[in-house]
Amino acid sequence: MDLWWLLWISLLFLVPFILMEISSGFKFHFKLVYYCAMCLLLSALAAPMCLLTNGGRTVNNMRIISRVVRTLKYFFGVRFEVKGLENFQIDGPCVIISNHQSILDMMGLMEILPDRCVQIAKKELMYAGSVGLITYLGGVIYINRKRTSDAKSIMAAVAQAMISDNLKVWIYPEGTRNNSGDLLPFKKGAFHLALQAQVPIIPVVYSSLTSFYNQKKNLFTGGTVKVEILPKIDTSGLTENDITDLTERCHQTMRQVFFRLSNKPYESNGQSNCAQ
Ligand SMILES: CCCCCCCC/C=C\CCCCCCCC(=O)SCCNC(=O)CCNC(=O)[C@H](O)C(C)(C)COP(=O)(O)OP(=O)(O)OC[C@H]1O[C@@H](n2cnc3c(N)ncnc32)[C@H](O)[C@@H]1OP(=O)(O)O
Ligand SMILES: CCCCCCCCCCCCCC(=O)OC[C@@H](O)COP(=O)(O)O
Repeated sequence: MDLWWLLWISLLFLVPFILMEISSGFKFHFKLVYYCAMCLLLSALAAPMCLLTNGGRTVNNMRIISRVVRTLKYFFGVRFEVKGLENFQIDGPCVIISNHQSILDMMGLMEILPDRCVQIAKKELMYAGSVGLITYLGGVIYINRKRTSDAKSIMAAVAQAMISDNLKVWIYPEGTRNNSGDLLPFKKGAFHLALQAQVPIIPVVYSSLTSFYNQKKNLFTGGTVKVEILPKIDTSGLTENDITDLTERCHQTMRQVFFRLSNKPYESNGQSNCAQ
């Protein structure tokens, strides 16, 4: 009787691995679920550490979170080649903007996250189980993308908090994940925030993940991501009238670096890419 049980249980464990061999789609989704499960698990482990160490919601928890998230790359065979870290060596607050390709970006974010840096996230993230809890404890700022007026007032409050609490704020100006192999037009919130707080902008560019992560091709293997932190862009003296130009300038610069890092020929697509 025991032998039969043993056989059935081992067969049960073997099934996913057999399916992964015969179906690339199954393998892709299995690995994605594994990534999400790891995020949920690591969040559940990190939450008590944050509470015991810092007592509650504070940017100081980002030190613990980033240390934990940095271990994720080893489970997924992802390596980061970072250039320009010296550009993060600025005292005081700033707005950091970067391209956003997938939920895997959390590894790239935490790989280089500077001290006292929080992120702007869609409010739905608050409800992602233990990940929602850990983002709350880390001081993440939630916005409702569908209500611009609410988002604007939250960002205005963030501008004050950046100065009073010496915070850096990391924003994904594309406003959504984009694994297309190009950059989406930029939303303007990050640039308004930088002007309102009168702080510099630091663009960060991650190379395309499509060489090892591509939903359309059911591709999810390990790979190298090139990361470049660009020199800061001063906003002192700029006004609201300069927002569109500033947005477009950042978009163009980051797009050129994105194509270079991704070893793709850069074709300026002519029409203005800045947020409509
Ligand atoms: C321990 C292990 C754990 C493992 C798990 C990992 C845990 C890790 C822990 C922690 C890290 C967590 C990290 C999470 C990351 C999540 C990322 C996301 O969720 S990305 C999606 C949300 N982010 C955005 O959407 C930002 C970009 N969007 C903006 O900035 C937009 O501008 C926004 C939302 C503020 C408004 O969006 P609009 O769709 O209305 O677009 P527009 O064209 O930009 O604005 C419309 C008009 O409003 C003006 N406007 C925009 N923002 C303004 C502002 N702040 N003040 C004044 N005017 C503003 C603009 O100038 C424009 O007006 P005119 O067309 O120029 O006349
Ligand atoms: C209880 C449900 C648990 C759900 C599984 C949680 C998986 C956590 C994955 C790590 C956090 C990823 C943060 C992130 O990258 O969110 C996506 C947003 O940037 C943009 O969203 P969208 O592209 O506009 O949908």
